[in-house]
Parts: sequence; C-alpha cells; structure tokens
Amino acid sequence: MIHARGLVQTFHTGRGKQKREVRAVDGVDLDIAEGEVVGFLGPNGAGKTTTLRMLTTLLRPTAGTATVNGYDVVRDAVMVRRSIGYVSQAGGTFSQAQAGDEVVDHGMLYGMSRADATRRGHALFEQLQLDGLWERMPKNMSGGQKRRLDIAMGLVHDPTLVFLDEPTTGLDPQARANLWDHIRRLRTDHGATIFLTTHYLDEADELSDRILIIDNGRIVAADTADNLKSRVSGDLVDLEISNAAQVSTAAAKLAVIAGSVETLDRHVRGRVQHAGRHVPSLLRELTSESIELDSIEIIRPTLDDVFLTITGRSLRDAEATTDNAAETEIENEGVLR
Ligand SMILES: Nc1ncnc2c1ncn2[C@@H]1O[C@H](COP(=O)(O)OP(=O)(O)OP(=O)(O)O)[C@@H](O)[C@H]1O
Repeated sequence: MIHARGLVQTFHTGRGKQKREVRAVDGVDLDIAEGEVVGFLGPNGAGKTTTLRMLTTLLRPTAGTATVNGYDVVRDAVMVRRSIGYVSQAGGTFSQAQAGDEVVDHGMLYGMSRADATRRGHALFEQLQLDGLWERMPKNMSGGQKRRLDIAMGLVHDPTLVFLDEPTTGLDPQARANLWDHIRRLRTDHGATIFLTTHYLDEADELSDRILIIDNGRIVAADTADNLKSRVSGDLVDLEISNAAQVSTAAAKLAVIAGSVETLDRHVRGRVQHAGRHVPSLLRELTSESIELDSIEIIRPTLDDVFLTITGRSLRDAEATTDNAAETEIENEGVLR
C-alpha cells in the first residue's frame, strides 16, 4: 500500500548569513500493508507532516522514492491523489457554500454522482455528530465542528487508504472518542488502511496496529505498542513514604530490586522488572523496618517511556508548549494511561 525508501525533505530558511538548511525528513523508509492502521508518533517538528505531505504528493521529495497504492508519488501524482483520502492538519479552506454542499462538491471532484455524494455526506454528518449543520456555513461553525467537516470531506469518496494528520487536535474529549470509533469502523467495516499522525500517546496506543516513532526526521522505532513497551526495562514502582525521615531507608530497600532509584519529597521510585513478583517481598522488608506507606503505585510502561528509552528525552519535554487548554487536558490523559 505504502512503500518509501530514503525519503528526504530539506527546507531552506533565512537569508544571507542566517541561511540555514533544515533536514525535516532525513531518510525515511516505510512499508505499510493493506488494512493496517499505523500511528506516526513524534514530538512537534519531528517531520510527521512533512512525510505525510510527500506521500500525499503535496510536496516533492528532495531525495528518495515512494509509491502509494502502487503509484509513484512524483510520476503518478494525480493517480495517488485520486486513490487516497487526506485530512490535513491545517484543515481545508472553505468557500462561501453551505457545509453539506462543500462535502457534496468534494465527492463530485472525485467522480461521485451528486446523489451518491449527498447520501454519503448525510451518513458522515450523522456519524461525525454534525447532524443539523448541513446548511450552516463553515465560517459559522465552531473549531471542533470545522475539524469534523474536514474529516467528512476527506472521507466522502470512501477511500481505502486514508491519511489523517493529527485528526483529533482541538477536539473535546467526547468528539475525540467519537472520532476514534469512526476510525476503527473505517478499518473494520471498510477494510481501510489508515496512516495517522499524532502526538497523543493514548491515541496512537488505542488505534494503531503498529506504531512508527519519528524524531528529528528519522524513524527511531517501528513495532506494535506492546512490543515497544516490552523494550522498556520494567514497571515503575512509586512508594509514598509516610515518614519523611525513613525515605532514604526505603530507597535503599527499593534499590535491591530496582535498576536505579529516585527520590522526590516523600516519594521513592524506580523501575523493576516483573514488579508483581518482587513487590510483595519489598513490602515485607519495609514492614520489618517499620516503614509505613501512604500509597504504592505500579505503573506499566507507557509509549512515553518507550520514547524516553530510545531518544533519552521525554516526548512531552520534546514538545513545544501546547497552545490551548483542551490540548493540555488531553495530553495529560495520555500521561496517566
Ligand atoms: N515550509 C517549511 N519551511 C521551512 N521549514 C519547515 C517547513 N515545513 C516544515 N519545516 C520544518 O521542518 C521540521 C519538521 O516539520 P513538520 O511539520 O514535518 O513536523 P511535525 O512532526 O509534523 O510537527 P507537528 O507535530 O508540530 O505538526 C520542523 O523543524 C519545521 O520547522
């Protein structure tokens, strides 16, 4: 479905002495099979959108080759575009038409009859919770509604290969869950192949058969979420010690079963392989020293831990600041999973 070898994209920024070359994508290889849902995960500026723009023919690769649905992205760009659905991060620009007409016109551009495009458009409006908005002008819709309209436009012609660039950014949690359902159904009911970029860990985890992690323009990992997580060394054990004076003794006890131990206020934490097996004996040790706990938590590795293990940075630290409260909230959900 998608095959890429050595994809590179360089941009030139600034003038004169400020002139600089940015290697936004730096030799990406991809092989995505029919029916796969692949999550393309990475911090802001990692190269996700640039890769997607090359695969969807909006940007000509500086070097390397790619085929999408069997068509070369440079030589057969028109055929690539006809055979895919694409929902860009920026969203479409809308004319002065009503929302429903936008979707119908878009379907007709792909060769659908007006009747088919209208039928499919109404079904998508219902599934994406846009009912009642068919006659509304897009400029009078909320940000979340416009986002869902973008998605309806990207899907109206029933593409079997869909590129979604950060589809849920800016959506409230309910709209986001609803879109996740829709993405799952595209796969289960239509056998669609889906390539989606996201910087939400939980989104990649929930939806993807396989996750590709990109950092500084290079793919640094490609595997199922479970396999990626199993690369992280152990579960995180977090002990909250009741008496601050006993923190160092507790840290020494945890160090017996953990690789390295950190303390923060009354918390002592460390990674332990198969924590479930070792924690009972740790608790006995703590009891024998009369160390009481206010809480204990055992946290399975997250995709953020995977990113940290591979790159030495937390995905969240690598992110630029998020620009709205809804995003921050969603981001936090990702952390807590
Ligand atoms: N048109 C351009 N001109 C110059 N630099 C660009 C251009 N487009 C992207 N870049 C740079 O290329 C790098 C990769 O950008 P890209 O948008 O692909 O990242 P991303 O992973 O999609 O990030 P985000 O999650 O923020 O969308 C960044 O350093 C970005 O500043």
